[in-house]
Amino acid sequence: MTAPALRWAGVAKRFDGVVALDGVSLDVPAGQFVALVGPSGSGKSTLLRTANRLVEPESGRIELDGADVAVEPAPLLRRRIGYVFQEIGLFPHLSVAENIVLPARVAGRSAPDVAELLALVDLPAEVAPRRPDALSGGQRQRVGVARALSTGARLMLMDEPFGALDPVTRDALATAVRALHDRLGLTTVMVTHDMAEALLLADRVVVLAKGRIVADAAPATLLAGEAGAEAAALVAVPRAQAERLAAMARA
Ligand SMILES: Nc1ncnc2c1ncn2[C@@H]1O[C@H](COP(=O)(O)OP(=O)(O)OP(=O)(O)O)[C@@H](O)[C@H]1O
Repeated sequence: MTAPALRWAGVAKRFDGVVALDGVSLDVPAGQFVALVGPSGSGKSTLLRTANRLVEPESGRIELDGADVAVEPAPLLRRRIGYVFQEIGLFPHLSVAENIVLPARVAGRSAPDVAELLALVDLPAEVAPRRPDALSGGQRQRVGVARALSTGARLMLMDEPFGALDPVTRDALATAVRALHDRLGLTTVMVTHDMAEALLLADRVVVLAKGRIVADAAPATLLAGEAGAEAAALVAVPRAQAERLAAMARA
């Protein structure tokens, strides 16, 4: 059996005595798209950030492709892990192209093909010389995804990547990210507050509460109400909204 792409084993973390992660164990097989959901403060971002060592756990172990992530220098590790987050962190004084090649340049590697990366995220080559502030929010997020892919990373960590976007742009970009995941054979772990998005995009939805995993199931299982009370409560919201909209359409 091959090692899971990503494994958290008994990972715990406190901040000033506040428990953020309370012994989380989770195996993510290569190729899977996992959504991490749960209430605010449940530990989603902290869990994600222990994988690329933006947060160091106080106990437990995280493995990438079977190797402990704590062994390798963090900058080397991060070249193998794409990271996309809401604020995106593009450098405003650099062009789109310069932003995209930056991780490879910092790593001392040959520059990636910017046109090819832009095409992957459905952006026209014309945006390459522009500064980020000359793009829409959705376009900037696409540049963030292109940058995350620029070092050839096979693992994508996404923290509310579509959080700041309008619903139409959000839906389009989410669909594009899922298609990219499938096309490139990536492994993706995405934090989202949006249960409907999690159910529609992911192969598997992991629900956190108070630093623990309280549900871990396929979307259909969650929708069937077979993944426990916490998960059922989260699913109830998009379900009720869908039912109200359907009722309005019938009226
Ligand atoms: N750098 C930090 N310093 C102090 N406390 C932190 C820090 N990062 C997270 N925490 C605390 O750890 C807990 C988990 O936070 P985390 O950001 O992982 O939750 P989350 O589920 O991602 O929340 P949200 O959905 O609001 O983003 C919270 O109580 C939070 O206040």
